[in-house]
Amino acid sequence: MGILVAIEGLDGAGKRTIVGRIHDAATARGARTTTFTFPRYGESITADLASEALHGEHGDLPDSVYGMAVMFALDRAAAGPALQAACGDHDLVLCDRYVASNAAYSAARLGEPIGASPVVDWVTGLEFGRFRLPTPDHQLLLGVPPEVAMTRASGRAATDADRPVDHYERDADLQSAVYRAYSDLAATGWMSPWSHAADDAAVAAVIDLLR
Ligand SMILES: Nc1ncnc2c1ncn2[C@@H]1O[C@H](COP(=O)(O)OP(=O)(O)OP(=O)(O)O)[C@@H](O)[C@H]1O
Ligand SMILES: Cc1cn([C@H]2C[C@H](O)[C@@H](COP(=O)(O)O)O2)c(=O)[nH]c1=O
Repeated sequence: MGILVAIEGLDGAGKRTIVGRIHDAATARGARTTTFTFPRYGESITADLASEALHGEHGDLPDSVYGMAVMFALDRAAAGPALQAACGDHDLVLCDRYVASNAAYSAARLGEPIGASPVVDWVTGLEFGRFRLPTPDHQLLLGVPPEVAMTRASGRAATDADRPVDHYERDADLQSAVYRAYSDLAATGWMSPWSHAADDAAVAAVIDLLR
């Protein structure tokens, strides 16, 4: 059975970039490695509806914290069997965003503190309980602060017409609150041990798990 490692962080933090580096480093060490990216845009109707909502469609759906979280959770639920299978025949399964994204963004949007957050308890029960998603063996919070992540996200939007900033990415207060929520999830070891690191240290934190 391989290990499931979730990579978490803000919009534009560089998760995709770091996941690629971890994937390459693990593969070079001979570890059978695969990556899932959530939301699964283009593969999952609920992921696409959530994205459209974050770009101004579907009426008041984006205003609903629980509604948005259900869309993201249903996307992961549909990938559950593939995730379980991947853990069976790989040494390392990487998730670029996983259930902690729903916990951090939902708690931040509602202003609920980690440790006493009804929405985090609800996400936990829905996704790990009802949907039986596998619990991560480790979670990495990519330690890139909001100011840096927002600059990267807007830089990417300026050069890639397919990636305009969305409702969450435009909101500096939300990004700061999400970073605090993630930091508290990591500090309290929510659902697994966590690392909180950036750049080479982030890659090393995951590769060290393979030793
Ligand atoms: N270490 C880095 N230094 C500078 N720029 C970076 C770094 N890592 C990534 N970037 C750039 O920042 C932007 C966002 O990176 P990336 O797409 O990997 O982030 P992400 O966290 O996956 O974003 P999102 O969650 O919004 O999809 C990209 O333009 C990328 O080239
Ligand atoms: C998977 C997931 C994502 N979100 C949030 C995080 C982002 O702001 C958007 C879209 O994700 P992307 O990585 O920028 O494409 O949705 C969330 O709140 N809950 C989730 O489970």
